[in-house]
Formats: sequence, C-alpha cells, structure tokens
Amino acid sequence: MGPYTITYFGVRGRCGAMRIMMADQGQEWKEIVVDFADWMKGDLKATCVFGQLPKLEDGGFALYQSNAILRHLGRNHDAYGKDGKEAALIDMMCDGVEDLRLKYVKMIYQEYDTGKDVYIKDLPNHLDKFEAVMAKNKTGFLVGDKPSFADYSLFEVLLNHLVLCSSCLDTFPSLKSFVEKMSARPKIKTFLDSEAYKKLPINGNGKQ
Ligand SMILES: N[C@@H](CCC(=O)N[C@@H](CSC(=S)NCCc1ccccc1)C(=O)NCC(=O)O)C(=O)O
Repeated sequence: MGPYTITYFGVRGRCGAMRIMMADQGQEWKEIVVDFADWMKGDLKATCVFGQLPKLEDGGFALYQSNAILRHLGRNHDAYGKDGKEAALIDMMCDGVEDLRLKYVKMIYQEYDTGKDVYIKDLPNHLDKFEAVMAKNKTGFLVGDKPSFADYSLFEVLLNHLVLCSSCLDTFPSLKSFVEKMSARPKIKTFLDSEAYKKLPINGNGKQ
C-alpha cells in the first residue's frame, strides 16, 4: 500500500475523514494543494474522471470520489468489517453519513445566512439516527468492535457540526462519547493538534 498522495484544495472539505483515517492507521501521505485560480484554468480538471477533486494516489493507482477513497483505505487497512455482513452495514452507515454531509455542504455553500438556524434546529432529526445505531452496537463504533471507514467519516462530520453548533451532541450521549473517544486516540489527537490540520479551513467559502 502507498505511498499515498492526496490532491485537493486547501481545505478540509471532502478530505477531512480520509486524513484522520490515514493518521489513525499510522500512514503518511503527501498533499498536492491545488490553488483554485489554477484549477479554474481547467487543465487539471480535464484529467479528473468526474472533473472534480479529491484524488488519492496509492502508488501508481489513482482514485476519485471521496467515499470510494475511504472504502479503498478501509480495504487496505482492515477497516471494512470482519465479514460481508459487517462490510454491508459499514457501507450503509457510510452512505447515511454522506446524506448528512450533503445536507451540511448545501447549507454551508448555498443557504448559510438564511438557512443555518433552520438547519441546526432540524439537525437532531438526523443525529438521532446515528445515536440509535451507536447506542445499539455498544462497542463505541458504528459496526463491529473497531473503527471502520464509516466511523472516520461520521467522526469528521460530527467535528464539523460541533463547530457549527457546539451543543449539537448534548442530547446524544453515545455520539458525544464516540467523538471524545475518537479524539483521544493517540494518532488522531496528534493529527488534530497539528498545524497541518488546524491551518486548513473546514470549507472553501470560509463559512463554518
Ligand atoms: N462526489 C464527489 C464530490 C467531489 C466534489 O464536490 N469536489 C469539489 C470540491 S469538494 C466540495 S465540498 N465542494 C464544495 C465547493 C468547493 C469547491 C472548490 C473548492 C472547495 C469547495 C470540486 O472538485 N469542485 C470543483 C469543481 O467541481 O470544478 C466526492 O465525494 O469526491
């Protein structure tokens, strides 16, 4: 596996979860940071399968689509369940996190000024679904008894929501404990404390 290279813009965005996952898995990676003005010239965009970033290179193997990248890292680092059923449940949870992430991205980029308060008010109706899964599994992870790529995706999207609304997990004890325990994992703590992580804005429009 590896060496890994991420090509993306100078934001956490859709690379937050994969960076946290690689850090926790003891992996190093190179970052190619794309300046948006350069991107707009179109040369790099034209080489991307879907005309978008992020791109992960794993040695000579190139992959786009952030969730496909997470799944690839899950296969590479034993973070995709112990069997087919766990893998299917992890896929389901990853897709559920993506649904929440898409709602968050739409609010951040299209409706922040007019929609932030309504989004926060409605947020418990989405977080309660993950709380129920986390509480039922009882291991401190979404599926199985160790972190999967879906856990890293949920963890990162919850970190972003805690910036948006610091009290958003106050009525969800299992999610609150999940974030505390993931944050305390030594390699994740080191990464979250790093300048490399802290210097990046969460989103591309400066809103959070
Ligand atoms: N399904 C894809 C979506 C990838 C994606 O949306 N990429 C965006 C960046 S990720 C993101 S959250 N976009 C929101 C707005 C944004 C654009 C550019 C930089 C930063 C944020 C992108 O490449 N935009 C440039 C373009 O389309 O020409 C995935 O999960 O990787």
